[in-house]
Formats: sequence, C-alpha cells, structure tokens
Amino acid sequence: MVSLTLDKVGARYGRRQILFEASAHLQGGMLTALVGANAAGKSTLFRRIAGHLRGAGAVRLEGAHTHDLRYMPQDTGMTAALTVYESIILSLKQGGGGWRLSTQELRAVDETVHRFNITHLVDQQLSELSGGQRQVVSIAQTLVSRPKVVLMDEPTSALDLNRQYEVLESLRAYAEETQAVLILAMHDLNQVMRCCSATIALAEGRTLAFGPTLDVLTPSLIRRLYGIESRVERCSRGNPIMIVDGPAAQEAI
Ligand SMILES: Nc1ncnc2c1ncn2[C@@H]1O[C@H](COP(=O)(O)OP(=O)(O)OP(=O)(O)O)[C@@H](O)[C@H]1O
Repeated sequence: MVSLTLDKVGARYGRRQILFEASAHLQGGMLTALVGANAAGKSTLFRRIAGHLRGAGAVRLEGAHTHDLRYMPQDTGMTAALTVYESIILSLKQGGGGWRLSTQELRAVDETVHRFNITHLVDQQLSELSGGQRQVVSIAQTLVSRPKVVLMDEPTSALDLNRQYEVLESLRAYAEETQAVLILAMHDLNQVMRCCSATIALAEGRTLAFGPTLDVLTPSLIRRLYGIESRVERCSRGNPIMIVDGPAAQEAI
C-alpha cells in the first residue's frame, strides 16, 4: 500500500509565502480531491509535493519512491510534432531504458489507450486535437508508466459531461487496481462528491479540513471556502449532490 504524508508543508515564491503548514495523510487505492478557491495554493502544493519547489516541513512517501511520482499540470501545452501514440510511448520512455519497446511496454501503451477510450485518436497529430481530447491524452501520458503517486491539476476541466464521468471512473479504477495515491485538484464539487473518497480543503495556503469527502464538504466549509450558500441533497440514484443557493451574506463568511 502506498501512502503520502504532508507534514506541515510550506512553500514560497521568492519572499512570498504561499503555503503554511499544510498537513494530510493520504492512502493509496482511492481518489483524493484537493479543493479550494482560485489562488488558494493547490498548484503550489502539487509543485511542492513533486519537488519543484522547496519549503518547510516534510513530504513523506511510503511504498513508493519520488521517481514513481507524476505531476500533470493544468496547462500541458502539447506542441511536439508527434502522433498521440508516439507521445504516449515517449512519456513511457522518459524514465530511460533505450528506445526499443518490450512486449510489456507495448501492452502498457495499448492498455492505457483502451482505458481512456482514445484508440480512435492514436494516429492523429497532437496539434490536431481538440482541447478535451488533449486533456485525455495528457492523462494517458501521465499514467502509462503506472506511477504510484499521481498529482493532477484539474484533469477534467475541458471535458464534456459524459467524458468527465468516463475519465473519473477510469481514474478511480486505476487507483484501485494499482493502490496508487491519486490527488486531483478539482472545482466541480459534485464530481468530487461522486468520485473522491477523501478531500483536502485548502484556503489561503492552509489545510482547513482533510478527511472523508462528505465530512469535509459541509455547507459551512463551502461557505468558508467560496462564500457560497449550499446544501447537500440526494439525486434520484441516491448519490449526494450539492445545490448552490447563491452567494453567502458577507457577515456569514
Ligand atoms: N510562479 C509563480 N511565481 C509567483 N507567484 C506565483 C507563481 N505561481 C503561483 N503564484 C501565486 O501563488 C498563489 C497560489 O497560486 P496557485 O496556482 O497555487 O493557486 P491554485 O489554488 O492552483 O489556483 P487556481 O484554482 O486558480 O488554479 C497565487 O496568489 C499566485 O499568484
């Protein structure tokens, strides 16, 4: 089992402190959401965990090494003159090991292409993809090497409703199969409630709450995070959904 512990993690850009003692303990095998308002520090926390930024506190991995970690930033900028298939192979080969593909590696590429339902895109040039297609290809590139720790910055922000469901289900299946730690920075709280077992809530660089998603995403926390009045109800299938009533009164925040 893989686990990731954030122990009073801090981070700064130059002299500006962005993260303050962010703490959480994440188990593998499920999806964890990272939520918070714009500029709360979600991407900064990912950069700190990925080792792109230094800072106070400690990031501890158990059952995995730092080379097992993949970070998919918000803007993946696909400019290389490659086909989708070539780009996924390139991602697999980034860890080294020469250019010859073993049967196992070929199987990993094909499995990933199937998992994310992009077989029809494999021969297409990256430059010819739509925004949503690029996002799914980027997810495939991130997971092809079967990393044990995965940080994804808004992985479904460009996807239509159907594709969001499909991709989040595939990510959940990947986490279960590999027992990997997957953290997804997300703004769609309904998708978070549906797919993510645990949630970290970040506000102004501090972890306000961490735990089972439905315990974290209470109306009072949502009011505090976003200044929004909301309530949680059940849809016709019994799943929790968040109803937004509107902006909270200033004195209530
Ligand atoms: N490279 C950088 N240099 C200086 N400041 C930065 C840099 N990147 C981000 N910041 C600042 O750090 C703060 C947190 O930004 P971050 O990108 O981590 O927020 P976020 O929670 O991911 O936001 P969003 O939901 O809008 O993507 C912001 O105030 C931002 O201006």
